[in-house]
Amino acid sequence: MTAMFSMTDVTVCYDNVEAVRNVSLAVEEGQIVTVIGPNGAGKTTLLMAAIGLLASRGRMEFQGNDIGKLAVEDRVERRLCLVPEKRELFADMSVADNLLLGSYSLRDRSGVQKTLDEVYDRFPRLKERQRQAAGTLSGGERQMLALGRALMAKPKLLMLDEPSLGLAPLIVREIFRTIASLRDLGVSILLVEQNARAALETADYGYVLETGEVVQSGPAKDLIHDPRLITAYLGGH
Ligand SMILES: Nc1ncnc2c1ncn2[C@@H]1O[C@H](COP(=O)(O)OP(=O)(O)OP(=O)(O)O)[C@@H](O)[C@H]1O
Repeated sequence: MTAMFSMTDVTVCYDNVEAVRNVSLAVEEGQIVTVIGPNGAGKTTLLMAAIGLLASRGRMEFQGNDIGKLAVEDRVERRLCLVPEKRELFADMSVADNLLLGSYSLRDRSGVQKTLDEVYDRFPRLKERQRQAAGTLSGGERQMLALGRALMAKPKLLMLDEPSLGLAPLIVREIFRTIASLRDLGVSILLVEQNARAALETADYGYVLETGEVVQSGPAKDLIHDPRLITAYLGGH
């Protein structure tokens, strides 16, 4: 099977320091693939390179095309979408306007209202709060808004940077349930997480990144039982 998205020997540098080194990974159509690893391992850097915000060496393919040198907007137009760690919502704008901004890259505007209705069906709390300023939402609601805004762009590959960051355990479970339901919609997902257990429970396949390099990979259901990972990342039980 040809991967819908792949990186081959990708290296990303800040000045002369390699933050990501010779990373190869693949996301098959309809899969959730997770990259787990400690603070500073290079997870955010990897996603920034994938969306084109950072330059990289190596090869990057999306749906059979080399995208490694494309500008961010060209990647977005091909329906790659990144939800950054800081969510980057417009706090003073309403929930509805934040969502509508997510659709700005779509040339065909005819389906925007339908997509908005679908997002509201998926996140009823956003519908209830559609006129409220985004800055007044709770942490969990803000993450839902960030996901909803990404869905407005009708992504084929959704890249999520630490969606569980700063959220209470119950909300984290809800967010991961939502992520799993997006896969069922046919969206492929590249999920970067420090919450290794929640990520591996949701994902199909996983990569472990340590100091910029992939040190382990495999089906998520195998990684979750791996003794080394249990000791290092999964809370020792
Ligand atoms: N703008 C930058 N300039 C220089 N070095 C950077 C920059 N951003 C990150 N780094 C370094 O690159 C390495 C990888 O950082 P990155 O943020 O990608 O890791 P991460 O796995 O996402 O960690 P975290 O979960 O803490 O965000 C770290 O050593 C970090 O200090």
